[in-house]
Amino acid sequence: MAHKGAREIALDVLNRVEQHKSYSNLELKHVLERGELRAPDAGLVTELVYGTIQRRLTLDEVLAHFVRGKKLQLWVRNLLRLSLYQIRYLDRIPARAAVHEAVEIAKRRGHQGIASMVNGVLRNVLRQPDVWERLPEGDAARRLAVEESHPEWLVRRWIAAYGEAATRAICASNNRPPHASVRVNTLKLTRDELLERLREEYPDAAPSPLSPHGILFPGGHAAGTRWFSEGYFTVQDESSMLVAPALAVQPGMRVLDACAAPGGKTTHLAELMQNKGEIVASDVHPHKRELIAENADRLGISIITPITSDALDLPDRGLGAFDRILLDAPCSGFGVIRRKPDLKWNKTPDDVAAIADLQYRLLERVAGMLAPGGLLVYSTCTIEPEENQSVVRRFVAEHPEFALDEALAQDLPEAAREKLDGHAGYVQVLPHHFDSDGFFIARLKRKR
Ligand SMILES: C[S@@+](CC[C@H](N)C(=O)[O-])C[C@H]1O[C@@H](n2cnc3c(N)ncnc32)[C@H](O)[C@@H]1O
Repeated sequence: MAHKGAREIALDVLNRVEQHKSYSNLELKHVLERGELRAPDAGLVTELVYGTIQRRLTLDEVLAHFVRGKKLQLWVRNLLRLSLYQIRYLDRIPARAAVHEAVEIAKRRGHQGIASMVNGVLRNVLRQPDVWERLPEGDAARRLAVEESHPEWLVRRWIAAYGEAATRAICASNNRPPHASVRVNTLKLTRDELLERLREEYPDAAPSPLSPHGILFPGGHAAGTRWFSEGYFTVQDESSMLVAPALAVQPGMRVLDACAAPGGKTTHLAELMQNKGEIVASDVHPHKRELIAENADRLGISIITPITSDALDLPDRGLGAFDRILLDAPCSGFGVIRRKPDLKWNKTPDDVAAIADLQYRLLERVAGMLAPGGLLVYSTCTIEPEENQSVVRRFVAEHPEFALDEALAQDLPEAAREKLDGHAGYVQVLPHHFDSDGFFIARLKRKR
């Protein structure tokens, strides 16, 4: 069998994601781990898969002009999407090359008729470049949805919550590639010391403007470096680095991390506690316990006890009271669309309502384990008010022994403090604020 090129492999991944409703990052990992691709091809496959999923609605809108009424097989539609993506968004690939490849793939997989149709559609698009600029019909939300390729229902919700300009900025930011960042392990060295070492090989490494523990790590596979193996850092998004400091931990405290795997924030807490005290790190999935343990080992942390439990059952496990509790809740993930573009297409308003309901129940259950005077941080990587502000506001309304803690501001870096809502008990970082993940962080205090 002929060796498959990057485009055909990308097409296989796109087809599988759609047929099996699977996650593109997992399907990609599968393909890349087979090790059949050279690094540049692996990069191209990744870009084609994420880009095509990212821009799906815009691509389909343009496609609709040229295939009016024709029923396309799934693989043919994906081949056309993939090719349009290259034509529109990848400057380094000449349009003619994209068309030629598509026609060859169509011949191999289908028959001459399909190849001619693919050729015709793509050449028509090339002949009418202004088709990309034609505004879709409809109101502002519909147009924004098509132009920035986001589901209309989501765009409508964001416009209601944040206004049109911010929504446009959120969507545009979601369409930009994420940048890599790492968090220094302060048990081993300072950020400046790590920066100095990294710059020997990565001269563009730079301090994060958002987190004092963060370093921007451009153009490299951070987890593949020797510094990672030696435990000098954790790969983590900059917004995510704001969560552990929001708990204002001290060495010697008892801390519960109720949804902990793979331990990104648990290990940050341990570093802030100077590896003194006790952290119970729980997650519902048994196989994830090992991930937390491995990360702790690699970083030289000894105070973390990983356990497996549904957070709803934690109060029944006789764990006692905690000085600090982190509930980094499962969520819709709409703050990390740039990393997982399928999320925006797969989730529905009902999913948001269901997860918000679970989040509230999780919060109610774990909050009961907080010692009087203690602090609880509720965080998510989403920007849906229903999963964020609504959850914590309802919680304090129904539990007068808890209050949103305005002193949170003191434990946020200056850049994040500027994004504090009128109410200082929580902060919603949006993806375009710092070109980092969208994150919500609320701090609750249990009255004495
Ligand atoms: C946002 S992730 C946590 C990320 C983690 N805090 C970190 O920084 O690395 C949410 C986690 O909650 C876990 N989870 C989902 N439902 C849960 C439940 N009912 N009880 C406990 N853990 C749950 C998932 O397995 C997932 O690992």
